[in-house]
Amino acid sequence: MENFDYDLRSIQEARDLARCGEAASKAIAKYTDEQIDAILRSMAKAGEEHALCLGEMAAEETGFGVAMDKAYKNHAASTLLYDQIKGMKTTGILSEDTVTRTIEVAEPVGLIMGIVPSTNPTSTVFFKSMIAIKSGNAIVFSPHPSAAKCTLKATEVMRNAAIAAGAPEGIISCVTMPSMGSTNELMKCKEVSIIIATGGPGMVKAAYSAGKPAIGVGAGNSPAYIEKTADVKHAVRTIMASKTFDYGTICASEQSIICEESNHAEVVSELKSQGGYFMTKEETDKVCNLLFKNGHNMNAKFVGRSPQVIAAAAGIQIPEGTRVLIGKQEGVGEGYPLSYEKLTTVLGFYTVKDWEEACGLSIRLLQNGIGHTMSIHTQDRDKVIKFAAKPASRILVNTGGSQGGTGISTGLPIAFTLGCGTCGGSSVSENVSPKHLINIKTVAYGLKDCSTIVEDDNTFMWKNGNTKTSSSPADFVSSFDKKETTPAASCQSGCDDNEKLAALVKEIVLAMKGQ
Ligand SMILES: CC(=O)SCCNC(=O)CCNC(=O)[C@H](O)C(C)(C)COP(=O)(O)OP(=O)(O)OC[C@H]1O[C@@H](n2cnc3c(N)ncnc32)[C@H](O)[C@@H]1OP(=O)(O)O
Repeated sequence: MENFDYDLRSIQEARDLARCGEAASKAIAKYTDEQIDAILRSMAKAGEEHALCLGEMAAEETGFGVAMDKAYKNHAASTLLYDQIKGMKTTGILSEDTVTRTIEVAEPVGLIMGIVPSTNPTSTVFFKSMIAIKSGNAIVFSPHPSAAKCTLKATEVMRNAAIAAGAPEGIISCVTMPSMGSTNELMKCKEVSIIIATGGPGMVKAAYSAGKPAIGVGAGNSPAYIEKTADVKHAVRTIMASKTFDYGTICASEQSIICEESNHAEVVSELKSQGGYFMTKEETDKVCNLLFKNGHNMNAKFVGRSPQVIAAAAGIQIPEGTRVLIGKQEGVGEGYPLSYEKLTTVLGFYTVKDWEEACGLSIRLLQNGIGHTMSIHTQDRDKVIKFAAKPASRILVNTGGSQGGTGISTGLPIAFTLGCGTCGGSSVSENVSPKHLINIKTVAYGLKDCSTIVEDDNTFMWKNGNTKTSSSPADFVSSFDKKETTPAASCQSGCDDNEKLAALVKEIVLAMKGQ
């Protein structure tokens, strides 16, 4: 009875938040670029000020990761993200092409629902709030039950800063009583226009099944290939920095290393000198028994943990200063548990003869995290291009997966929701950014005069099914294509120069904003 009452109240709360969020989305859609920028600046500042305390809160509540690294993720999702998106055009006229005579006009999508994972419970709130506001939308969050407090606090930080800078009430909110009932209610309610789902596969699938547009992410299983021309020291340094960052909770982090016979000794020695511990077969088995449950599903108890915690639980001795546990693997799939995603400080390790074998192995490893991310360390551009054909949406070169995939160390958009393409079950293959949260309307002027087409013999025969004509449908289509708009016809469209065209579009934008 108590549970039933909780569920009912949580569903009611979700409905109320959706209603307020929808009203806020209508209000913010009328804001100018300057108003939006002032709100974003305020949010970025507040995010920076709370980065550390929220990082500490998230690490404590979930038991995942490293507080300082979570603080850095909060900094990336506020200050770094703001610097990257501030100049982006996301409202009003986006572009104008005087040759095709088309004009793209942005329209906010409305109210967004953000599903937040337990692995990045505060940075994801910063990230999604910032991109939602940048594109003129409102957002309502559904927190992961094991990270509800810190997600709620992160939402409050963003909301208070947004409202202080002039955003409408209800612009950023979060359910305070998480339940499957409230999450389902938000996913299905009419007020929500789109869902951005970051989290476990079950939740992402539920979002895609809600009957409305959704942007979801797939699981990762990123291999890092250290090719024979690579600078091994640098490659190992970036892999270690990535794998130890927040104890490996970022879904683009490396899950296995592939080296070649020719650089095997150097890679092993460099890994050892930088804190990698190579486990024996028995030690690897003991660790794998902890990392997975029901087959290859990650055991949340060992996600985002230090090697010391994992080793102690597995009953194995590791040298002082160990940063990552490494287990050699001979294959992929059944019987090779380290060939699956781990999201913790454990790596699989493979040695291959040459790059062709590395290609095949990368593809097999990526089947367990298809469409996500892989990395290659090499000085050979040709190999990079060959690996660009792998089934991964991000092919990172000479950089770590965590920092590279999220855009911290690469030119990719800074993001904590990484698309995996259709092969990974995602509707996007890019890093999610403000441009995914707008509808783009296209104003298109006529270029060809089709007004006389009914007089045309071909058309007449086409319409009347006259088989006596020698004209084929292809002839008809090509005769149609040849017709060009006369200057007079262009004038009739009410706009014969670019200035008039721009003025007309401005009118459309103002009309959309109700001004
Ligand atoms: C850029 C990036 O790094 S994004 C990273 C995103 N990637 C991930 O989060 C990796 C995928 N995540 C996972 O696989 C898992 O979340 C783990 C392994 C990290 C943690 O696993 P767990 O906490 O055991 O399971 P999981 O996250 O699936 O959910 C636990 C329960 O909470 C429920 N839950 C999760 N989110 C919500 C939500 N928003 N509302 C209500 N319930 C929820 C789940 O349905 C599940 O319920 P159940 O136990 O009744 O089935």
